Amino acid sequence: MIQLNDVTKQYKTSNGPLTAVDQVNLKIQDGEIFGIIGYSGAGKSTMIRLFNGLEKPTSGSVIVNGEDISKIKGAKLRNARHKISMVFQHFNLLWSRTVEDNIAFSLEVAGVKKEARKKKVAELIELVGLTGREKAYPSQLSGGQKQRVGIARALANDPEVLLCDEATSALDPETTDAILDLLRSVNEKLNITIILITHEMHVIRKICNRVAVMEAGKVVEQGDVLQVFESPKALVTQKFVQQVTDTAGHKESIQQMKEQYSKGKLIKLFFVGSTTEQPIITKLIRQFEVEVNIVHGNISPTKSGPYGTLIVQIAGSDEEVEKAVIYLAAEGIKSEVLTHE
Ligand SMILES: Nc1ncnc2c1ncn2[C@@H]1O[C@H](COP(=O)(O)OP(=O)(O)OP(=O)(O)O)[C@@H](O)[C@H]1O
Repeated sequence: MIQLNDVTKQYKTSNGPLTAVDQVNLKIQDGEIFGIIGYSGAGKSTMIRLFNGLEKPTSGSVIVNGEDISKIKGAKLRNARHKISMVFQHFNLLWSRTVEDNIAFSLEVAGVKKEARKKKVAELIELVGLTGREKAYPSQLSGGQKQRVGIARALANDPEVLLCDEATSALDPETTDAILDLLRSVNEKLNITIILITHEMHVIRKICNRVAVMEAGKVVEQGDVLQVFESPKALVTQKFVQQVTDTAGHKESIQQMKEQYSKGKLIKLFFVGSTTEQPIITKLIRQFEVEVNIVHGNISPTKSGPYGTLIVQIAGSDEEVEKAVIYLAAEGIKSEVLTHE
């Protein structure tokens, strides 16, 4: 387990002290995928450097597997660092070495014998899906393949924790998805804890169990991904959630829908977890004298169940429409009325 207790990190700057991480409390359980999201400058990179002991907190403690990483030294610190590995946004590969030699590098440094190295590298190449590319140089690889090398290299010394620093930010959306799938399978197969920092809610939605949202050095919100999606409290969290739920949420498209579907009520329904499996629209039509038109839908899976929004037009007499809206609330479906006659 990794625990941050009241951690503050200040940097000295020519304009005086700058607080990059501000009184943060976090607990990351073994085996989970924990996401830290925030805009540029929120303090994410500083957090990641606190986890692996590259930065020392100005106050508070960073406890990794029961040890205060900012207090231990020498062999103990090296040992603790060994268990925490890192994947970088820009891959940080050795350009003059082939795929297999990049992966073998940290094993060489650790003094692992040639035969054992070869075996380990072959296993890792298979795990990350690079079979056939062993002898290629980084310049001959696509971005996604480079990141696969980065992940294999990070796994070479059997770490317990993988820190991913914007690991997919340099990749296109399709490749991002493939790399996230790989991280998820690594987490499942090796039971490794993954902590990733990102500015993209899509990344959080796709693979994280829990998330912490950072703004100006503070963790302004944290919790299960589904719970945060369902009721984002901080304004910054609401903005992040909109990144993935509101493909139709731009003002213009809502305005367009309002004009196009001017009868009855235009309602946005939020589905979370098990509510997505209910035949709610069928029930509405059967029980009330209303017409329901699906205007826009966007349901996507998260690690703990589906999440999404559906925009529907409910038309009928005022009374029936009202009853339908009350029924939705009673069924636990959160809704937002976008327009009504
Ligand atoms: N070594 C340093 N010395 C002084 N200030 C720093 C240092 N490292 C980071 N900062 C400042 O601390 C704040 C948080 O930076 P940090 O890099 O942790 O944020 P971030 O969320 O990772 O943003 P980005 O994605 O842009 O790196 C910023 O105001 C940054 O300028």
